[in-house]
Amino acid sequence: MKTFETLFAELTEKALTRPAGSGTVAQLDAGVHAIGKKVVEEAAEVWMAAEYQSDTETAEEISQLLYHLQVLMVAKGLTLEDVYTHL
Ligand SMILES: N=c1c2ncn([C@@H]3O[C@H](COP(=O)(O)OP(=O)(O)OP(=O)(O)O)[C@@H](O)[C@H]3O)c2ncn1[C@@H]1O[C@H](COP(=O)(O)O)[C@@H](O)[C@H]1O
Repeated sequence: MKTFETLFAELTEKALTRPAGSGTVAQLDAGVHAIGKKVVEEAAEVWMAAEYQSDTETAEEISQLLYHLQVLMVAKGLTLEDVYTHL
């Protein structure tokens, strides 16, 4: 099963190799402003799912929020350690 760490390694690799068809590469090319909007959108979807949808749907929205947060981290050049140090 994919974990936060393995997904981050995958996204970091995608940013370096820039494979055709990668949504992550497209997001990175769109820039921090666009990625930030996705983070806010996904956060709102997590909130709505938690209040009105199933646990499965909420978990799926949370996974999408985590993905977009990771894309933002890659865009900013932040490492897992940069974040973990504040946990
Ligand atoms: N985990 C994810 C992931 N979670 C969410 N998303 C993206 O986030 C979007 C969120 O969907 P929404 O429900 O908000 O739908 P939407 O608003 O219609 O989406 P958009 O039109 O804004 O793209 C999805 O369409 C995906 O584009 C993800 N995209 C990729 N991954 C994983 O990231 C890795 C790299 O992916 P690629 O860069 O695409 O190869 C792979 O392991 C993927 O499984």
